Amino acid sequence: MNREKALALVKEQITERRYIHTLGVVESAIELAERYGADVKKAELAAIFHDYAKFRPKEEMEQIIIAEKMDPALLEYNMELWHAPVGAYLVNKEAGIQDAEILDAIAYHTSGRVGMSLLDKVVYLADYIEPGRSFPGVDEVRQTAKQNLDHAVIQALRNTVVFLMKRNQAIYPDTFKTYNDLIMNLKEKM
Ligand SMILES: Nc1ncnc2c1ncn2[C@@H]1O[C@H](COP(=O)(O)OP(=O)(O)O)[C@@H](O)[C@H]1O
Repeated sequence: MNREKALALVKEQITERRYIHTLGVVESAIELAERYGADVKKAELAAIFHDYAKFRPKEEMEQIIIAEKMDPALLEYNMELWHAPVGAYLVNKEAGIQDAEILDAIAYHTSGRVGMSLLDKVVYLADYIEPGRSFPGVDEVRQTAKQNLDHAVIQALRNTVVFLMKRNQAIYPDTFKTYNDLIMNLKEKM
């Protein structure tokens, strides 16, 4: 699918503000893909579609998580997590995207996963550092993203966990597992 068609499909699904965020993620994902040798076209499409399900009703997302036998633990944690796996499902069903690497990058863009692919990391990080983001620590991650992809993903994961902990929120364990996986497999010291 070309960029224009994909953007038109996404625009119908999300708010103007979220669409501007999406364009930022696309820009960052292309830059990261070029820098780290990921498939630029796949990174672009995954970024365009990453928030496709962001505004779906809670009940619809719940029903899809159950019917499609996604991780039932998702239902016990922050519903902000749901749009990622549900988005991958809907992008396949409604937009006809069949590429498993693109669908995985969408599915894991919020939680991460053990064994993140290069494309998963590019989209995860692009969502975190896109130019519209302004949360504390983002500039440090932007700098790291110019040097080492894994180090930057680890920083973003850590910031997210700390952010949630400071707000007394429960943390979906896959994010911890992702952090451990990347830390234990680091080739260069941070
Ligand atoms: N492991 C986790 N456990 C619980 N909530 C999480 C976890 N990871 C992310 N979140 C929540 O999901 C929210 C949305 O994340 P994300 O999809 O990356 O951002 P956005 O939707 O703004 O692009 C985060 O702000 C955070 O509150």
